[in-house]
Amino acid sequence: CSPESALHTKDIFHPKVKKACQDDRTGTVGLKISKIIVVGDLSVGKTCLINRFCKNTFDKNYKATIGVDFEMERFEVLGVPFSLQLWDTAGQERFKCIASTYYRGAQAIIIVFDVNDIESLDHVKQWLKDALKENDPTSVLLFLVGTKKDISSASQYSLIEKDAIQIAKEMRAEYWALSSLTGENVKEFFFRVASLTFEANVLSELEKTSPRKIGDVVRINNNDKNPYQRRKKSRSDCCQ
Ligand SMILES: Nc1nc2c(ncn2[C@@H]2O[C@H](COP(=O)(O)OP(=O)(O)OP(=O)(O)O)[C@@H](O)[C@H]2O)c(=O)[nH]1
Ligand SMILES: [Mg+2]
Repeated sequence: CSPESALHTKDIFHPKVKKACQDDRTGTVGLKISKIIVVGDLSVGKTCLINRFCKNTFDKNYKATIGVDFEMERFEVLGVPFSLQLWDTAGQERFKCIASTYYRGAQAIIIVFDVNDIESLDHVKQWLKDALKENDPTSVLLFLVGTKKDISSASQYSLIEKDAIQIAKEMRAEYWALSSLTGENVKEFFFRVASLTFEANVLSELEKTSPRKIGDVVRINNNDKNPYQRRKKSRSDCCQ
């Protein structure tokens, strides 16, 4: 994204996050995952964007997403394995009802519009409003993404870019423009999403495990050493 549309301007990870990763105390036992939902008008290019990044493919024929699709992409951030769960939702009105049931629990919302279609930009605030009904507006990260940059002339694009940056600011989203056909900016965008969600994820885990208050009860016994073993044991007890 351009500097004026970047919401987060620091170019290094939060020192607390860096230190936690170095010390191998990022908070989660097992896999670290963030859920990302992708919303926006029909045919703006949500599925193509995910397919370009996850499968490096592009289909010029439109096949509407019915309800939702799902892709998982693995990363390694600061030496820690991290996955993004990408939920590709349907833009068609008749499938919106099914799609919206998957909005809950997102750590980031990607709102997509087509840079050649001003109407799709006019609708982004409504998409955001719907997605925020199911999520915590204070903690979710927002991205506004303009697609199909390859078919926009420079002069046409600069006109819509002004509006898009303004809207992104009002929504407190970071604005990116890209092309799934050429691949321009696609990788950079998802790396950005992964970095920012990873950082937010670790920070919130650190907050949860931050110094305990006086009066908190911490019970430690030998059986608590291995949570997996404990779970296995109690399960087999239950089945006997
Ligand atoms: N030229 C160009 N065409 C694109 C680009 N991205 C998507 N398209 C085309 O736009 C059409 C719609 O793309 P999809 O990714 O299926 O759109 P969608 O947003 O997933 O649509 P719904 O699933 O109905 O919500 C297809 O014909 C794509 O080939 C792009 O970056 N450049
Ligand atoms: Mg789709």
